[in-house]
Amino acid sequence: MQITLQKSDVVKQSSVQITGSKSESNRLLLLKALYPVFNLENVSNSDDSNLMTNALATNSEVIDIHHAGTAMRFLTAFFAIQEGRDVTLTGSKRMKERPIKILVEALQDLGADIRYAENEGYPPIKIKGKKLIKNKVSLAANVSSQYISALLLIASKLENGIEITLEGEITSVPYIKMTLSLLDEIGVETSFERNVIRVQPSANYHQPATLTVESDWSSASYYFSIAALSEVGTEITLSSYKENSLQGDSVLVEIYKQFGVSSSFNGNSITLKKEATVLEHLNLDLKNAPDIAQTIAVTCFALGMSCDLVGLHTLKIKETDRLVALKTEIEKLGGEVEITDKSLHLKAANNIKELVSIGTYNDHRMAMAFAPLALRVPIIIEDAIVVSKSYPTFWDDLKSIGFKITK
Ligand SMILES: O=C(O)C1=C[C@@H](OP(=O)(O)O)[C@@H](O)[C@H](O)C1
Ligand SMILES: C=C(OP(=O)(O)O)C(=O)O
Repeated sequence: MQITLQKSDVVKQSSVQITGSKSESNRLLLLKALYPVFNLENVSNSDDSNLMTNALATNSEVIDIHHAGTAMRFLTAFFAIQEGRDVTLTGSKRMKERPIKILVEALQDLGADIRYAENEGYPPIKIKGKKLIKNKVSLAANVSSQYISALLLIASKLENGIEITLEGEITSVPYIKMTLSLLDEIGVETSFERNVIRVQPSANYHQPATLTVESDWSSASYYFSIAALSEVGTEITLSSYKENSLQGDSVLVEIYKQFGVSSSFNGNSITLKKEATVLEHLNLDLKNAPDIAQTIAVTCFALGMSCDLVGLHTLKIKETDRLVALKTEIEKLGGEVEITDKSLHLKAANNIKELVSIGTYNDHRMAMAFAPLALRVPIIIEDAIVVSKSYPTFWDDLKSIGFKITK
C-alpha cells in the first residue's frame, strides 16, 4: 500500500496518545513469563510486541519472529533455559541477515545448546533448552546492546546469577540501563561498574503488582520533527510520558531544543511547542540513541540545514542498512549525503523535490521519519503499512493532527 501525504497545516494545538514502548514491553513480557505474577499496563500494540507475546505463549517447535530484533535476541536467551523444550527460532529474510553470533557464543559459553539451522552466525537457530550452571561470560559490547540485555533478562533465573564482562566500546548503553532498571523494579539485585555487570539470582518475584509501560519515545520523535517543521506557536501534546524516562530516546527533549522545539511536562503528558530559531548546522553523536538518527537527518534536510551525525555503526544491521537507505531517499528528494559505515554528512539543501516516492525497505522508521516532510512538499510513502512494526496507528494519528493522507 502506497500513500500520498499532502502539504497540510498541522492543527495549532493537537494531542496524541502513543502506544507503550516496544523496548520496555518486550523486556517486561519476557520477565512476566519468568515471574508470572505481575500485571502490565500500556503494553505496546506493535507487531514486535504481539510477536513476543505470541512466541512466549505458543507450544510450537518453530517460532517465526519476522522482523523483530529484540524478540529474536531476547527469546534466544529465554528458550536456552527452558529445560526440556526444543525450539527453532526463525524470522524474515532480513532477520536471517542480522548477526546473532555474539549472543549465541556467550550462551554456549554458559553451557547452552544452540546450533545454526542455515548460516553460521545468523538465524534461524535451533535451541535445546537446559539448565545453565556457569555464571561468568565475556562478550563484545560494540555491535548490539540487545545481546547484553538478552543475557541480563534471564540472569536472575540462573542458579548463580551472572557476571558479564563487556569488551570494547559499549554501544546503545541506555538500553542496557533500561534492562537493569526494570530488573531493579521487580526486586532483582544488579550492579554495573566500569565494564562488568552482575545480576544476583532471584527465584521469586517481589513487587510491585502492576507495572505500567511508559509510551514510546522513538515514536514521539516523529512529532518532535513535525513540531520543528511547523509554524512558530504550534503545540503538540503527547502522552503518556515521564520526565525521568528509562528510554534513552528521551534525549529528544534536549536535541530538539536546537531545532526550536521546547518541551514541558504536565502530569503524564508532554507538550512540544515550536519557537523561533536560526540554526544552520547540527553535530551529534547518536551511539546512545540510534533509533532517532533517521528522524533527525530528515528534520535537518527539511529545514535546509547541514548536519554531521556520528556514532551510527549499528545502523547497518537494523531493519535495513539505514545509512544507505537514508542516502538513497534523501538524494531522490534532491539532497546530498555522504556516508561512512558509522557516520552521515548532509549538505544544506535549498530545494526539495515534490511527489517523490520514498522507499521504506521493510523499515518502519524510514516511513515515519520521512512523513513530516509533507509539511514542506507533497510526498509518497511506499509500503506505508510497515509502520506497524512499532506504531500501528501512526497514519491515523497523523490524520488526527491535520495531515491529508490519500491511498
Ligand atoms: O534493546 C532494545 O530494546 C533496543 C536496542 C537498540 O539496538 P542496538 O543495541 O542493536 O543498537 C535499538 O536500536 C533497538 O531498536 C531496541
Ligand atoms: C532497530 C529496531 O528494532 P529491532 O532491532 O528490535 O528490530 C528499531 O525499532 O528501530
